[in-house]
Amino acid sequence: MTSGNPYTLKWGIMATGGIAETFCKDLLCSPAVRGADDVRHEIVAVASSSSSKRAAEFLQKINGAFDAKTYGSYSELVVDPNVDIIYVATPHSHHFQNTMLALEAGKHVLCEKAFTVTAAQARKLVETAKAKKLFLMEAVWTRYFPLSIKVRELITSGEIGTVFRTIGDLSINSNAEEGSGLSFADSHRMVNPDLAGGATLDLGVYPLTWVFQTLYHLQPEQDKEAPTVIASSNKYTTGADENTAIICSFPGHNSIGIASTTMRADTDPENVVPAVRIQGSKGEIQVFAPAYRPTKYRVVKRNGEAQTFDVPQPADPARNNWGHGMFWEADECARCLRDGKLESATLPWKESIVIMETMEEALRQGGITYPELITTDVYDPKSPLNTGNQ
Ligand SMILES: NC(=O)C1=CN([C@@H]2O[C@H](COP(=O)(O)OP(=O)(O)OC[C@H]3O[C@@H](n4cnc5c(N)ncnc54)[C@H](OP(=O)(O)O)[C@@H]3O)[C@@H](O)[C@H]2O)C=CC1
Ligand SMILES: O=C1OC[C@@H](O)[C@H](O)[C@H]1O
Repeated sequence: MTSGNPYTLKWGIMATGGIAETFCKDLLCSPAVRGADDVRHEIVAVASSSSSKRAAEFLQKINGAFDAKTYGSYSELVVDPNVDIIYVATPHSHHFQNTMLALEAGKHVLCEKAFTVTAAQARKLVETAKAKKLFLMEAVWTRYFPLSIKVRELITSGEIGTVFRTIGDLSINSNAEEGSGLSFADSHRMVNPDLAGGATLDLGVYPLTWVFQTLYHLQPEQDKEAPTVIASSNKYTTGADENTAIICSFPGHNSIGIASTTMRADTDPENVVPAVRIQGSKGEIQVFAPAYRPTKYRVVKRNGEAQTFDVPQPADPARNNWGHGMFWEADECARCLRDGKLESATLPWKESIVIMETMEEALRQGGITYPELITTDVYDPKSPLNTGNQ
């Protein structure tokens, strides 16, 4: 918090789909509503790979500034001199090429999850950001919630003793009303291998986030230990994974993480069973669904004493009571840039890479493969993933 002028971060939005809309509406919420007076956000440009008309319609939909620029290509957006940072909101398949496009143009980047399709792509993005002295962050918004920060503090302060195990699930019952298929069209990004579809990359990254932020992130820097991974998947008819279970062992720390995801069942249709359990020698912390946007946790002591805590998301009355929780990660970007940091300490580059390595290994064991166009780690500014000509 500060009483001086807030630091203003000027955003360029790459893509106009569902999450871009949600994120932008959060950017436009007043920071005061969440008690932030040190940073603020402006959306100065929006690009759609389909047309500038679509970008203009998007700007209207989010009730953005009338003078924001609207572009019909991603390549125009990344050279806009007024833009500080690009928010990459395309499907996972596109993240590597689109983020490279922005970094090569000298822009800082916040890239949606899953960071990339392969670990090599993640490493290349990090190398590029480092070489060009640019800020880069994977948009795992959940990590920046006050609830996540509190859970990490409780672990660090020894509230539940030594943590031995974290179990997390993010599952969404997406069965079609009729037949044995899922409700997504085969072309939808959730199940389409050409768009890096599948449960692991889209949903599994969240239970893994809980495994990592409780078991890996809090390990002391000098003995950070990446997990050994055992995983199994079932394939959907498209070839993408419809469910996956991942066991992450940290033998040097005597801890184990279990992350699961399926598109065939809900984590808990009644939301009475926790989505995440962080278990220690003196008790456990339970986090309630959905694992990506939790607003309730419970601390249960070994003697059975328990307390539940509600952590509602702030909403902006001046923006139709909007507030989704993505503004916390945007604030992190602003603070890092203000303070001259290239990476966020809450989700350092190395950790994003280890998470990508974990998912890559899980997918390998599950026999899930993706096409060369989206797995290559050779940057091509003219890739159809950058030009929109696929
Ligand atoms: N953090 C979170 O809570 C969430 C994150 N996500 C992540 O955000 C990303 C986008 O998801 P979402 O917004 O739901 O997806 P959408 O399908 O709604 O939007 C994706 C956008 O990407 C652009 N795009 C470019 N090429 C393609 C292509 N070949 N096929 C489809 N879209 C293309 C399009 O915008 P245009 O035409 O303007 O270029 C499109 O609108 C994913 O990586 C996903 O994992 C998604 C949901 C929630
Ligand atoms: O990030 C996400 O969180 C919510 C899910 O419904 C969505 O599929 C996923 O992309």
